[in-house]
Amino acid sequence: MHDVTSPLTGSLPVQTTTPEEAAIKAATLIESLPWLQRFAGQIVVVKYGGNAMDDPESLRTFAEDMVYLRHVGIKPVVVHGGGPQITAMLDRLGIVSEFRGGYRVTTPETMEIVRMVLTGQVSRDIVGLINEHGPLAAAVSGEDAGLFTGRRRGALVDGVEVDLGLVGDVVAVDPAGVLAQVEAGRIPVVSSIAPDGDEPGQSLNINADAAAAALAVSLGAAKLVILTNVAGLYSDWPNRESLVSHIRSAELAALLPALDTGMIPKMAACLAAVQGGVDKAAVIDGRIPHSILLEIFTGSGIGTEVVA
Ligand SMILES: NC(=[NH2+])NCCC[C@H](N)C(=O)O
Repeated sequence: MHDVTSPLTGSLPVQTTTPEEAAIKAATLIESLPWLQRFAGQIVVVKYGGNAMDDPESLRTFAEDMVYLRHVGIKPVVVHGGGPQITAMLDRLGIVSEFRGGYRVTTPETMEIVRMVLTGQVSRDIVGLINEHGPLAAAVSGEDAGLFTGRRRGALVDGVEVDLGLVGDVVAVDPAGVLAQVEAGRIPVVSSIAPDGDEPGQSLNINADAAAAALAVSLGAAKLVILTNVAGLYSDWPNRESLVSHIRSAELAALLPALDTGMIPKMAACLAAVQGGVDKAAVIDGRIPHSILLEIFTGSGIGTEVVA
């Protein structure tokens, strides 16, 4: 029973939350309870894309989200690519790339830049922003401690295999080094490059979506989340009116060949993760601030989720 004329009034901050706002906030917070329970102590692998991270502000909110996950007892592992950053550096250095069937050919000279940008720039930026919140993140290259083993692979262009140079797939994962970081309470930030298993001393540029899926499988992750610059999978592409919320792996497998080409690697990675034993995989819009929190801590999530 406070008297409005009490001498305290006016000198203290006033509570401005309305009952309506309070109800919405309370509902949002309590909606997270089953997901906090489900994912506590579990590994969640998050693929952060080159396109989603063009904007420095989105990189900052992404870093906050990783710190958030870690502080609620989830064990996040970040895997990143860096296509746009690599292109920007090649341009800056005046290195002209050859394209075959729309894909850049990775020459030894380009591979030097790929490795430099991924491990020396993109990875450092993510680690730095996370570590503004405490000594949490540690960079790991796919070349460190035998994490990834790659094998060269060309691309199919109109049914013909074309050679793209030093580009490949992950064919083996040794998660011991990453697990040690996770168990030490750290957030590993993994660069998507791999030593070529067939040619000692050679590194390969590998697809970060596929690498994240392979890592999620080998870590026994509870969920793989791929952040990208689309909202998810549309059932009516290119109209984009019906965003699929939830799809089973068998349905996705049947749909996959008909998808928009940009979406195929993302959805194929989700499928590979789920088929490899990861419970859930999702593609979400990295441009929406804190989309990963919305995906993990709300019932309907925000993007497209794939389950077995
Ligand atoms: N896109 C969706 N339908 N997501 C549902 C997410 C459910 C829950 N928050 C989870 O991460 O498992």
